[in-house]
Amino acid sequence: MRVMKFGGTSVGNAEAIDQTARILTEAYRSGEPVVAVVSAMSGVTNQLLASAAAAASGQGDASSELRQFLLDRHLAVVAELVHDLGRRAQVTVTLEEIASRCARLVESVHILGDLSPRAQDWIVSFGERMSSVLVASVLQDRGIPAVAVESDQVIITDDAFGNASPLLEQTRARAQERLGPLLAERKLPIVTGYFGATTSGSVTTLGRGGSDFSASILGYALDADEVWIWTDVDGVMTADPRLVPEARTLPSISFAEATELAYFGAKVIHPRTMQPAAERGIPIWIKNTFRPEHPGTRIGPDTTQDGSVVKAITAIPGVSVITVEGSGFLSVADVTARVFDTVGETGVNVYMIFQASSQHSLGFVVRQADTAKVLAALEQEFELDLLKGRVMRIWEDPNLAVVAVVGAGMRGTPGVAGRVFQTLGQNRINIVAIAQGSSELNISFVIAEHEVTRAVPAIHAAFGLGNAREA
Ligand SMILES: Nc1ncnc2c1ncn2[C@@H]1O[C@H](COP(=O)(O)OP(=O)(O)O)[C@@H](O)[C@H]1O
Ligand SMILES: N[C@@H](CC(=O)OP(=O)(O)O)C(=O)O
Repeated sequence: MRVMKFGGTSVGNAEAIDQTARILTEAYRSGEPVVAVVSAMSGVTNQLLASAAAAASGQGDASSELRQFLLDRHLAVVAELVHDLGRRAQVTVTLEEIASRCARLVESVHILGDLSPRAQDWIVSFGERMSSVLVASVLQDRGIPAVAVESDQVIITDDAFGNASPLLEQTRARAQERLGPLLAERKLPIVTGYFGATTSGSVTTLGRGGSDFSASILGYALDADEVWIWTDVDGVMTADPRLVPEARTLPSISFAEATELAYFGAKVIHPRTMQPAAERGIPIWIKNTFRPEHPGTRIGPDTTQDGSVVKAITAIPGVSVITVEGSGFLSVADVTARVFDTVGETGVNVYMIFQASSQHSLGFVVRQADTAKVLAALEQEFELDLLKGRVMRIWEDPNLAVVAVVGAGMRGTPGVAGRVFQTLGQNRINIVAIAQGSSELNISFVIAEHEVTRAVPAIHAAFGLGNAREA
């Protein structure tokens, strides 16, 4: 059996949903069991988050506007793609009910003036709840027995709201119990991506872009032969095509390379997607919804041995370096342990770490959106040390980007770092910091955010990644 995930752009409007429905119809008619996973229509998750935040901050009750926004987006597709009048009336009522439930939650947040991580996860899950009903209805209109399934009934997670982890064995039992009978009856389940629920039933999300992860969790749970991620590019490319137009599609990469690329900013796949699939050796294919004839990229246990040292260049814009500078009265080891314990407790992701031990200073990279939280926690932890001058300063350098050069072939190949830094030098791009002990799969460094548009294409060209090796 196959799990097929369709991202926000693949369900973003009537034209995209028509294409998604064609792909699913063909897959269903092939006779092989298929489970679909859908993301929210593009832009919907962002709107849900913005409305929830606005409601909590007391900027008026935007719940009825949100309800209207959700209905406008989804009913526009119903009008174009659901032709049977009875079905159209029925799906309209269902979508209205879901949008009203969401609006009531946002209204409660407004009344409380508080948005807990738990409430936020519940609210953002409504984008996928609506898109799965919509896609199922379009398929039913084409004679396919599709059934919308809400993933809080299927994927069981811990309670790390906003970035939950699946409890794989419990999910396996639940998925087989819920989805097995549907597949046995030759139904096509359209499962909501992005969220699950704790054992006690609280809705949890798997992190932004987490529908890819949902697909791989279900692949694991259902012993899928393959997981297909349908998106708006031909596959994993040598760089983000928005930054490097001559980027080419990689025919195959390893689970480890894909994880590294995703972790360092290749938005095409969520970094945690590879873990459940790799555990069972299930290949993941990245395919273009709008060009299904292109073979795409295969992510599997092995990589293509095409002799290339560097596979791809990625970037994470919008990061800051936070530096903690000690005076020498505290041992470096002590400061390091306290810094990372404190940051660890905030739950914020640290992308890179560097240390200049002679100056007793320690730097690390976090997303700019997380810096206020991290700085507040550090200032509290080091309050006394700052007062007594044992820690001299804690500060933030904003508007930076992490760039990573990734490829399994650089393991043991000398001169890769030299070529990267020489290229930056030739282009007069200043390097703010270099990661200590980069993994054997990547070399990562920090530059000014505005230099990304020059740095990534320059390194891409220096390694000849745009050459005609197109799959
Ligand atoms: N190395 C890369 N290869 C392919 N796409 C990339 C890469 N890096 C970034 N991207 C971006 O990822 C986008 C697809 O991810 P996303 O927008 O999350 O899709 P979806 O809505 O299908 O989940 C592409 O449009 C592309 O701009
Ligand atoms: N809708 C969620 C989950 C997701 O995976 O979306 P997409 O497949 O469009 O990246 C998000 O925006 O984060």
